[in-house]
Amino acid sequence: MKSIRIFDTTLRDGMHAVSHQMTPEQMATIAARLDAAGVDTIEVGHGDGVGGSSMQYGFARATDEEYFKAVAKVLKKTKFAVLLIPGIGTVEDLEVAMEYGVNTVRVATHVTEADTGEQHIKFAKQNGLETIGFLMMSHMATPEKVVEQAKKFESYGADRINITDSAGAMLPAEIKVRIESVLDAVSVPVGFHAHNNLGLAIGNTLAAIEAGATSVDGTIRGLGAGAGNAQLEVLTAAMSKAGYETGVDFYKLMDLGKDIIDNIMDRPQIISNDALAIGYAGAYGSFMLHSRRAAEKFGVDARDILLELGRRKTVGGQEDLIIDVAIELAKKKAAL
Ligand SMILES: CC[C@H](O)CC(=O)C(=O)O
Ligand SMILES: [Mn+2]
Repeated sequence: MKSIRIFDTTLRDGMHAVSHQMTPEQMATIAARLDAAGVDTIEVGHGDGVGGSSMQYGFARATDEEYFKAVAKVLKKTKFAVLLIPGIGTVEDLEVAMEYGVNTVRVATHVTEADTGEQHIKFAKQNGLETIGFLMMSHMATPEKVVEQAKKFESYGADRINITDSAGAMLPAEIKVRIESVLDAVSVPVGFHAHNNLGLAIGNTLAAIEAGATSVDGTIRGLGAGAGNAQLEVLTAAMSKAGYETGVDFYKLMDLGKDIIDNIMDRPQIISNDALAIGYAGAYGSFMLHSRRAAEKFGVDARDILLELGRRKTVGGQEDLIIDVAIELAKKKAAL
């Protein structure tokens, strides 16, 4: 049986879906149950990673340190990870995380900008952390470009490369070619992170595994940016049927969904019209709630904002453009 490593990102990507408002106590409860269910690694913190709590990305309910402290107390076997987007998070933020026992970092860059992660990867490696290069918005680059960027991560010392479908915009064949091409070119393992904007998160994740990915991400109830991530209890059940070993008790994941996650969700994690617009346009998953708010404020359709953001090939960190686009659309509407 092929063994696949599970990364749960409920306590990081899931934060986008609740406007980063989980409490440290909720995080501790969820982390303890993920640990008891046998999840290999959990990623914790603001949706935009360490240092993300800000006016631009949304203030979290608590500080990074408060979340790390709460989660560190309950973990027994599960590895403790953070996401670091260079420019949002810094090496200093990572040092703080390490004080609380964080032992894995995923350094996340736009798919064409792996070089912005060089110092962070080197720092993490020098300090004994497992270090993963996480290529966001992988649909925006050709397989050749993805390979070039993955090789850069590997040259800085990354232990693993993650292909990330941030916008939930890719079809299974697009995932497969990227993963196979990267695996042909690097000697480190490859993982995959899905979003469900086109309803393909589980299928795409299975396609990624078939293409050779040995780690996959998911969240309980699919809680995450846009239409959410691959729903972990569903994914692990499907993986079990497909003959993959995850080490996870998916009954325990289902119970966690029913007992805790259902009660903290702001809204059902469905493929809403706005989420579908993200997948269709290839816009950034975490732009959804920001676009909804801007649409309401300026009296325009959030889907139009998201389609325009996709057309402009906007990337994470350009949240301020959402307002610009909303104002432009409102002006055009007024001129009609
Ligand atoms: C804003 C960071 C983003 O949520 C990272 C991630 O999970 C993705 O690109 O899908
Ligand atoms: Mn994500």
